[in-house]
Amino acid sequence: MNLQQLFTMQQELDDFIEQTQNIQQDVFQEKGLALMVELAELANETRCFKFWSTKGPSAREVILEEYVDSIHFILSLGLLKGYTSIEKWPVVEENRDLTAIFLETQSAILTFIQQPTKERYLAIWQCYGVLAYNLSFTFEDVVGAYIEKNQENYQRQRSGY
Ligand SMILES: O=c1ccn([C@H]2C[C@H](O)[C@@H](COP(=O)(O)OP(=O)(O)OP(=O)(O)O)O2)c(=O)[nH]1
Repeated sequence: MNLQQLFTMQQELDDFIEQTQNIQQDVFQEKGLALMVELAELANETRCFKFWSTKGPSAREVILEEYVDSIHFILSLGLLKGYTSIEKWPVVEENRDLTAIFLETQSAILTFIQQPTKERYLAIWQCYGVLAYNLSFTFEDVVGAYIEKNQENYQRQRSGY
């Protein structure tokens, strides 16, 4: 499995959702906001910024599922803009403070929504590469969880979710 295959799976899921929900309008802004929300949900599960609490992070699989919700929307945004010629998963082996990466990623997403250039799109992937490394997720982990959630998304649509 490579990134190109993930783009293909995402295109099929997006088409299915658009047909099921009868979507006619441009949903770029909605998907952009969805990505920002998913990023916040991911940060929330890591609890990295909760200096006021001694409770630890959620289980690894919970964090991974939140992570791949973001991956769905990143792929989807790339498909909307035609930025799909990315060959390699961004392996960024940089030890960083999670809170700092989350803030940087949030800024990268917002910057892209405001002016969706390919350079800005690639900057989001870079941020998610740094996030994956610091959350100890390999590309194989991400692909496995992506496939699982992709299938669940079909189920949810079929069950009238
Ligand atoms: O055009 C779309 C719209 C949605 N999704 C996927 C991405 C993500 O995996 C899921 C939406 O996130 P989630 O499962 O958190 O949905 P929710 O409606 O926020 O769920 P909940 O009410 O359980 O929080 O749907 C797509 O792939 N393409």
